[in-house]
Amino acid sequence: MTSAVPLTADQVADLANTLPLWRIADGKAVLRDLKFADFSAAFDFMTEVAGVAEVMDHHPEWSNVYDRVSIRLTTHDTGGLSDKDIALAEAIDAAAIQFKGH
Ligand SMILES: C[C@H](O)[C@H](O)[C@H]1CNC2=NC(N)=NC(=O)C2=N1
Repeated sequence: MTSAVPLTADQVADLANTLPLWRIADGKAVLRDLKFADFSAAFDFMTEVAGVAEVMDHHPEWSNVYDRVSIRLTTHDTGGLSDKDIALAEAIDAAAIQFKGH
């Protein structure tokens, strides 16, 4: 398993450009809220992301209410943001397009 590499201060400062669809929480986590057509679309999205997370060995903190999914990404192993959070966020953005989340 490849270990997570913490983001540098410059990388954290540039997150608004790297991940424009995500909010930055205290420089320690990134957040995105998504809405789908219905519960089925939201759950299909989560199933897709769950598969990616397992392959990456990097997992979201998330919750689902009907057609909405709220996601928080951070790296517990390093106590902050890492390259794995960026990689997972980019995969989540692609899955959101696939399942028409916004
Ligand atoms: C042992 C295992 O690889 C680690 O606990 C992984 C699993 N998934 C993880 N997911 C997240 N979001 N952060 C981690 O630090 C992390 N660590």
